[in-house]
Amino acid sequence: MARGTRRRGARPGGSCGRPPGTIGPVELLPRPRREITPGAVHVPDWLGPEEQRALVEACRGWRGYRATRLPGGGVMSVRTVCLGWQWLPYRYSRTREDGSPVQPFPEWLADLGRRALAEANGRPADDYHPDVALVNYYDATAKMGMHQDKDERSPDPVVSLSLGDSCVFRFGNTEHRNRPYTDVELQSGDLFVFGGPARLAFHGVQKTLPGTADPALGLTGRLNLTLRVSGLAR
Ligand SMILES: O=C(O)CCC(=O)C(=O)O
Ligand SMILES: [Fe+2]
Repeated sequence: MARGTRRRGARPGGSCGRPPGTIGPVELLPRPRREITPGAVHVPDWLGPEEQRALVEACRGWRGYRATRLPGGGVMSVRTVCLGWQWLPYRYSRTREDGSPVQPFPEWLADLGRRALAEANGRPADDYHPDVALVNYYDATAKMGMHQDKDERSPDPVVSLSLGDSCVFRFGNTEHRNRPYTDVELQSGDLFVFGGPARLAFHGVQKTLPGTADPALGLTGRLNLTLRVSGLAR
């Protein structure tokens, strides 16, 4: 069976008490690539199992996942590590909150970002040079409120890669946090790109779907990487 035609963890044929050999309608639902709004593209199953595993390993290697404190006194429920530049709400800094240096943004990740953007846009993306990544870890209860990614000074697209548990990703409009929006299930290996007229759209993670990750990935919870172009000079 081709990748993406059934849910992670679902057995081909005969789960949920159905007779062997029958496949439930949920497992058969195809997940086609889809433009959610102009400039926002969801590409299901873009990363295969091996690439997902390698990216999870890379995420394990980065040190210092922390819950970000917001100026209003709140603390985010996701734990984040930044590469290239440190995102401090609401700006980018060369150093982390404790003054320590930010881990470098690796060239292989920029290459992956160019490949991702080329896939989403259907044309080469050689002029895309992401220099920031926010790597977010979601445990079973973490979520992220509706927000815009607007601390970058470049209009270049955001490339988002998801690993592990699925989530309900809400993608909205550029005006406000409310409707119209579309809820998209992001699964492990999915690519989501937002650029052009969708670059400043509000978006957020309503919830994760604990236990939906393929156990073979060896990840409890969800990781999301967003690659961005800071527009800042080093
Ligand atoms: O986890 C996600 O899918 C989205 C993350 C996000 O919006 C962000 O880091 O700004
Ligand atoms: Fe965001």
